[in-house]
Amino acid sequence: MATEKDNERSADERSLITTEVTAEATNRSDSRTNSVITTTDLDVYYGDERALDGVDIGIPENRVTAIIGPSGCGKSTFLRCINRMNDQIDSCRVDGTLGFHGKNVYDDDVDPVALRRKIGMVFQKPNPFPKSIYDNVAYGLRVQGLEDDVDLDEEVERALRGAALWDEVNDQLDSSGLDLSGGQQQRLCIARAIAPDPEVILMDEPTSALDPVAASKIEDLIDDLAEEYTVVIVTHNMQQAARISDRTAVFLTGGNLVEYDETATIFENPEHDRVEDYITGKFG
Ligand SMILES: Nc1ncnc2c1ncn2[C@@H]1O[C@H](COP(=O)(O)OP(=O)(O)OP(=O)(O)O)[C@@H](O)[C@H]1O
Repeated sequence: MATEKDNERSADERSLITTEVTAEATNRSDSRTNSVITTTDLDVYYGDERALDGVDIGIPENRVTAIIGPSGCGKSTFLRCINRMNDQIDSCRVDGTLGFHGKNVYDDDVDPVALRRKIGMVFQKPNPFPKSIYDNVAYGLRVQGLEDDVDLDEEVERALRGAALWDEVNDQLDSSGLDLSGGQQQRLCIARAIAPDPEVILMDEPTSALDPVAASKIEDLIDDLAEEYTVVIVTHNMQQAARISDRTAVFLTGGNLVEYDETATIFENPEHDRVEDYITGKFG
């Protein structure tokens, strides 16, 4: 539905928005699924500095949700809150609630290690351990104490297949993960993240350190992963957000979630001027 602001916008302005970044419909066009992660009035502080300010969001299951916004607006902070990676930062404090299937992950009875089994993470820079390809993938299962409960060989193969890496490495599983190319290393990290069979995969700029071909493979992979997992991805690349995500959340300075909607709406008909300015490159 056209907003009042939209009606005031000139045709030229509207075409600028749609030609700068056009959202491609994913094959998961209906985003009305259950929210797997829900935040209510989520504030995050580092010491006295507020990095997130009253964030309310519901992240749909088995969809790709992109988090975009200018540098320092709190994207990584938000991502790290979801599986309590922020616990490792002494000065960090979280207020409000962050529900995973309705359970506040900051309740005292939540075990962060168990939480991270359900909510895995992939970082900007591929960070395989200096171990064999096999052991990199098996690590996630071993650290969760699952080694004796599963057929490790089978699970390693399943994870490497899931990360679209099996065909390239199945004859060198004992080689070091560090000997792979950057793109392969990142897919190895994705295999490590999916090995414990999480529900959610958090990705913090997973392609920004890769060349365009390797980045494109990861984008294709993310599309496949969304069939089985809920993916939340921080990206500086708006074309990427438009290409691969179903929903997009726009954070702006001050840790405010300014707009959150279907990706097509964010890129083609955003409600807020500041969001339009950001996605058309007027700032950020
Ligand atoms: N470990 C930390 N200690 C103190 N302040 C931090 C820490 N991490 C982030 N901040 C501050 O919190 C705010 C949000 O940072 P964050 O890294 O979440 O933003 P971002 O949007 O992911 O930025 P970028 O796009 O540059 O990665 C910034 O002001 C940053 O300086």
